[in-house]
Amino acid sequence: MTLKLGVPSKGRLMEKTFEWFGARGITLERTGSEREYAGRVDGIEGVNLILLSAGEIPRELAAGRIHLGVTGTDLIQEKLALWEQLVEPVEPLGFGHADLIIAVPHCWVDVDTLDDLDAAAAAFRATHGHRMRIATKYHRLVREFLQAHGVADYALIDSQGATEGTVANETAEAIADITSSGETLRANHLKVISDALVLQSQATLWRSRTAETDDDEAAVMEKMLARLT
Ligand SMILES: Nc1ncnc2c1ncn2[C@@H]1O[C@H](COP(=O)(O)OP(=O)(O)OP(=O)(O)O)[C@@H](O)[C@H]1O
Ligand SMILES: O=P(O)(O)OC[C@H]1O[C@H](OP(=O)(O)OP(=O)(O)O)[C@H](O)[C@@H]1O
Repeated sequence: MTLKLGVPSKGRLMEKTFEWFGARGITLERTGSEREYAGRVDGIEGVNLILLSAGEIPRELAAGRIHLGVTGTDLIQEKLALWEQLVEPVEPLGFGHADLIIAVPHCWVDVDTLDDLDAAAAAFRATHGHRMRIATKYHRLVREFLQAHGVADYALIDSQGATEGTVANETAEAIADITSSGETLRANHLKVISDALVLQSQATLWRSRTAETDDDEAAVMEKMLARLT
């Protein structure tokens, strides 16, 4: 059988992943029409390229349906409970750097730290009769972080995209999302809580701990890792 390599199917993450492998003599490319998610690997025998949503790569690695996969640390840690038992980081790729942070409206002049946020959350509940809402797609990571830092008076609202817009749209009072240049936060009049860095993420090559590997695949894996690490 062939070794299965899962990489993001579109956008900057796909392009940079292709460049990273290319620089190590392994050419990845999309084949077929622009909309067809099929791919080819040149420069090494016995590897099958699987193009997937970055958000699905953690699950495919954990289920052992792919042997190797590229995705961000944030998505691995959010999507997989006990991720260390399911996947092993092989190599950080040096791109896709993003910080998972918590941000509040710029006009909340008294709220700069987690202690301030905790106080604001209690005051918010007393005034409005419901909990301060934090919009995010990183439910597990944010819940664990706030629990560890003693903030309890909040409700998580699910937001799978355009999260920074939820505050202006009045569906949340705060957000937890990744930021890179900070432009999206600025454009949406939000500021970062200074001590609320939940996670620093970057694109990383992961190896499944659960995927079954026959002798041929094991030999290809050894060759791949020698080239990539
Ligand atoms: N602005 C950014 N700068 C750097 N890295 C980013 C940025 N936005 C997202 N990422 C990283 O890219 C990875 C994929 O992010 P995301 O889930 O938003 O991708 P997507 O393009 O929406 O993919 P899909 O919808 O197919 O799952 C994540 O690990 C994330 O940390
Ligand atoms: O700090 P910046 O450089 O502005 O980047 C941060 C933005 O990038 C990501 O969004 P993406 O473009 O992936 O869209 P999304 O809102 O659909 O997740 C992320 O969710 C932030 O919104």
